[in-house]
Amino acid sequence: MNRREFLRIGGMSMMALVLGGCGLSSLTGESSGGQAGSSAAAGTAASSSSGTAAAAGGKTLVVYYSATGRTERVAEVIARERGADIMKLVPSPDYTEADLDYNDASSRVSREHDDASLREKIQLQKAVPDNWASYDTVFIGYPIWWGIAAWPVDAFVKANDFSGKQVVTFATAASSPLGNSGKLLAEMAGGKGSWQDGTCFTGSLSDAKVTDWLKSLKLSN
Ligand SMILES: Cc1cc2nc3c(=O)[nH]c(=O)nc-3n(C[C@H](O)[C@H](O)[C@H](O)COP(=O)(O)O)c2cc1C
Repeated sequence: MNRREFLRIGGMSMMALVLGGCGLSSLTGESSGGQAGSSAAAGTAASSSSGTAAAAGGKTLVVYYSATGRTERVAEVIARERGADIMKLVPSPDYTEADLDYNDASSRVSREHDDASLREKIQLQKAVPDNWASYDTVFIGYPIWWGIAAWPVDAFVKANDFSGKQVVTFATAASSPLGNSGKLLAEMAGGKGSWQDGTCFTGSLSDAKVTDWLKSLKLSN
């Protein structure tokens, strides 16, 4: 989906609706609004102390990028339910509100959308998780930007070797589906790892939506 198409289908108004009050407010224990990022220190995998625990044998890491907090909230539910570690991806430099303004053709996201070479230059404060080898399941979450994964996630995927890991992608968006976003990331991983598309959460969300989706996954652990 290109920028014009996204704007044309009313992505803006849908986002206002989603972010304006019927979004993830029912997810427990979460504050609303603001930049992503209270629970997991920048780029640091933090252990989740509660939850229903990962199935025997498997250690799970939930890695996510979130510009405005929605994907973060989903990631936190996944980590809690799986007893997983969680790591937030933080671009360096991080995006300001002005940077994220896709209505402004000269904003950072608009320029990066129009010129793929700019996306390749994006760096993360930390791209390689601590104890990467210890994880056999990795959830990767991101907002959909113009129909694909928000590009800060690319740098994480390119920086790590997914050999032997099962990978599940998930996203949040105003209205778009997961689309090809997961497949494109799997390609960036050089065909390493066993990737499966998860889902894209749109509209009103709840803990139950996330936990029901988790139950529907066919995971090896
Ligand atoms: C630059 C940009 C592009 C976006 N493109 C889309 C899109 O193509 N389709 C869509 O449904 N939502 C789009 N959105 C909305 C976000 O995907 C949505 O608000 C998401 O839930 C935000 O997640 P976050 O709070 O974790 O950043 C876009 C948002 C931004 C900032």
